[in-house]
Amino acid sequence: MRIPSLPGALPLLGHLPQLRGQPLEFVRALRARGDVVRFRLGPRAAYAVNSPALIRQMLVADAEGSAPVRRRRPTGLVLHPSRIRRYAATMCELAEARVDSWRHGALVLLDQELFSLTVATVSRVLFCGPAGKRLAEDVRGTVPVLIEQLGRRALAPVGALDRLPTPVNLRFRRALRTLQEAVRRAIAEYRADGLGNGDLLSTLLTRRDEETGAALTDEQVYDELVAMLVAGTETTASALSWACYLLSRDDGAQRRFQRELDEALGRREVRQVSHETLRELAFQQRVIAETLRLYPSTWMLTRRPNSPVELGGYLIPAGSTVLFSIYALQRDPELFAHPEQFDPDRWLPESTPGIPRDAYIPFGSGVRGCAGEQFARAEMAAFLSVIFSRCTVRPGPGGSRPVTRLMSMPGALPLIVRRRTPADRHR
Ligand code: HEM
Repeated sequence: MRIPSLPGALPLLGHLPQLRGQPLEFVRALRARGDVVRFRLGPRAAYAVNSPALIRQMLVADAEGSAPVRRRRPTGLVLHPSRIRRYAATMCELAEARVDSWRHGALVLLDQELFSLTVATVSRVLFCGPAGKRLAEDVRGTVPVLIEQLGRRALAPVGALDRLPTPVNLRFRRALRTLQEAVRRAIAEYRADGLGNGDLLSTLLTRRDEETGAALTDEQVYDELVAMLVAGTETTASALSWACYLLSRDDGAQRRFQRELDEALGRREVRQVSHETLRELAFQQRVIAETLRLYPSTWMLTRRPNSPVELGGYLIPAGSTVLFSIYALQRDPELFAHPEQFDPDRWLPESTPGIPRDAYIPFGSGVRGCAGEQFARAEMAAFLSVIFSRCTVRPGPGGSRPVTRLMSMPGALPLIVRRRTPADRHR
C-alpha cells in the first residue's frame, strides 16, 4: 500500500521548519492524516506512526529484532523497585529542605527549583561519597545543554551538520568534554577508594557481562551514566513542573489534594509516613496520571529500524527515521473525551475501562520502556506531597511560555508560594 504523504514540504528542508518551529502542532497535524504518514526531514523521507496498535507493534518490535536488540541495562539493578523504598526517605528530606527555603508569599521559579531538586536527588541517591558529589555539580551545568542538543540531533536531516563549528555545536562539545572528564575523574577516585558502596557507579564498575564475564569498559560505564543522567533528571522535572502548573491554576484540584494529604498525614510530616502510604494517595495518583497524559515528558520518540518493517500493510524502509508522538496520541479526541481538559477524575477506576489499551504510554513500552518508572513515581509522590502539604501555590505575574525541546516544559514557571499554617492543615 502507498503511504500517504504530508503536503507542504519545502525544497531541501522538507518539513523540518514546521517540526522545529511548532513541534506539538506539527505532530498533531501528522496524526490527523492517518495511521502511517510519510513526511520529509530535509532531503530524507521519514515516517510518523500514529495508531496506538501500530505504535505498540513498533515498540515491541525492538524485542523481535526489527530494530537493534538492547541488552538488559546494567543500571536496572540500582533502579529495581526493591531499592526504591530506601531512596524514598532521602527524596522526602531533600524536598523538605528545598521547600523550607521558600519564604511565605515569595515568587519562586519552580521550574528551576524542580530541575535542581531532581539533579540533587539522582546525584545523592545514585552516587555516594565525595566523588559523586563533585560529579553532581558538573551534571547540573551540562545536562540541560546535552538534552537540548540531543533533541535537535534526533531530528537532524544530515549528520554532518553536527560537525560544523557553530556556537551551538561548540557548546555541546564543551558540555560533553566537561562531563567526560568529570566521569573519568569519578571512576578513578572510585577505583582508588574501593567499590563496595552499592551505588550506581560502583554497580557499573563491578558489573560483569552476562555472556563473556568481562567488566564494562570505561566508555560503556560513561554511556550508561550519561543515559541515566539525561533520562532521569529533566524528565521528572518536566512532569513535576507541569503538575505544579496545572494545580496552581485549578483551585478545586489543589484543595482536594491538600485535603487528601492532611487526612493521610495528620500531625506527621511527609518523611514520617511510608513510601507505600504516599503511593496510595488516590487523588495524587490521578493528578500524576493526568499530568503525564497531557504533558508526557518525552513528547516524541524515534526509532531507526535496521531492516524493513511492515506496519498495518505499509512497508517502512530500513534505516529511515520513524517518529511517534506520545503527546499527539494521548490528546487524540478519538481516544480521550475532552482531551485538552485537565481532569484527574478520568482516571477513577470506574472511568478507566473507557480508555483504550495502548492509548496511554507516558513511560514508553517494550524493551526500551522507562527503566526508571518506579524511581520517577516515587520522586513525584514525595515532591508533590511535600510541596502541597506545606504550601499553596498560585500563578505568578507574567505566566509561562511552554518550551519544547527533547522534553516539553512549561518554560519559566514563576509561582507565588504561600506557606500553610498548622491551622490550615488541621482545619
Ligand atoms: C516522569 C518521569 C519520566 C518519564 C515520563 C520517562 C519516560 C521515558 C520513556 C518514554 C522512555 C522510553 C524511551 C524510548 O522508548 O526511546 C524512557 C526510557 C528510559 N528512562 Fe525514563 N522517564 C522518566 C523518568 C526516569 C528516571 C527518573 C530515570 C532514572 C533515574 C529514567 C531512566 C530511563 C532509562 C535508563 C531509559 C532507557 C533509555 C534508553 O534505553 O535509551 N527515567 N523514559
